[in-house]
Amino acid sequence: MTVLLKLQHLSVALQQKPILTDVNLTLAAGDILGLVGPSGCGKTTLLNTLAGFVEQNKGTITIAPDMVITPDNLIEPEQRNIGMIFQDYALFPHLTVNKNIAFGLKHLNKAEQTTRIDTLLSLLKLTEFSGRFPHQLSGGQQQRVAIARALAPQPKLLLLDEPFSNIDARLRNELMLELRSLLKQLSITAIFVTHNKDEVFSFADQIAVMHQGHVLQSGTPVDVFQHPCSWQVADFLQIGSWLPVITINGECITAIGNIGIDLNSMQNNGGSRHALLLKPQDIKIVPNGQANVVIDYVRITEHGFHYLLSSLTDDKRLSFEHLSFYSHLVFAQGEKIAIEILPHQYQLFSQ
Ligand SMILES: Nc1ncnc2c1ncn2[C@@H]1O[C@H](COP(=O)(O)OP(=O)(O)OP(=O)(O)O)[C@@H](O)[C@H]1O
Repeated sequence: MTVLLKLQHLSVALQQKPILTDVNLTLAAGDILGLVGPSGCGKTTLLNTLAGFVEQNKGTITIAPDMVITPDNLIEPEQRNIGMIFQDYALFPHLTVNKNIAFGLKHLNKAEQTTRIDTLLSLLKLTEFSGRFPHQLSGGQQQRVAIARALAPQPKLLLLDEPFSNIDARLRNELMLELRSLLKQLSITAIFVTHNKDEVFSFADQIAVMHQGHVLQSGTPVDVFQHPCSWQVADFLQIGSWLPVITINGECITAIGNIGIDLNSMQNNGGSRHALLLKPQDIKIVPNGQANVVIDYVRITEHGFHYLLSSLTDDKRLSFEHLSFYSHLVFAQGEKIAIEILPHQYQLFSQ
């Protein structure tokens, strides 16, 4: 693996307030990193720090082969060879599509500019719009122009701040897949910020989950999905539902039965409440069993009926709601049923 970007102990404070603390990340050349986390956790600040719009207070940014950026050696944004696509596209309204794309190509001669622009127009299916102004384009077309403009100077690293947030869901999926194959075709390394967990699972080779200025976990989407390191990560990515657990005499008790868990396997965050992460496939209906949940919500999906269940227990320590479950059996809202937890690789977290 060739490393393109390495962040070591990167910290940023704005107006004396720590915004990023000890961020460590490594990104291989050609990989796409999805940066996710709750609002205000520092995702945009991290992109702005990489691009050089915000100064780092501590730590090192290394961009292959030999650019080392430290607080004592800050490098101007235009010398970093990093492209950025903003949420609002930030196109120049008075310039045509052609001229918007040509903006970062002043160092090339006219013939080279034309070749590069024509290639991008064709790759992004914009050729017929080259003479139009931004206000004469749809949102999706404007987004494509923003992508073409950012790619034109052939940046080493492309940063995308919620690139699809202003686009309707259907077009967003199409654009996302198109952009992914374009980045792969051009072997461009990219980091994109999103709030959307589906987007990150389908677009990214690597993901990093942030919380309050820290990176809580990074890895491949599959690794993080299968082995979230804390309840914040699992909760933010909505990897499953939470089932409260109490332990009495070494036994783990829940509102839908007891479970045999080795407590040493628990991810301990020092919290006092414990919860089991349950995926829909970890739950089974018990025909004619003693009802222990009630159906709160029913939705028809391509995977069968999607139910949200809440507990029937009076014990507040064990009660839950919104337990997600899929079945081909038909139940009505308000109906009480019996379920049990199937043996699986239990993931118990403290909150
Ligand atoms: N120029 C600034 N001066 C002081 N504080 C700032 C500045 N810019 C951002 N912040 C603060 O830094 C924190 C992180 O902001 P940032 O925009 O990086 O978060 P984010 O994760 O991108 O949020 P969102 O998902 O809502 O866009 C927030 O608490 C924000 O108020």
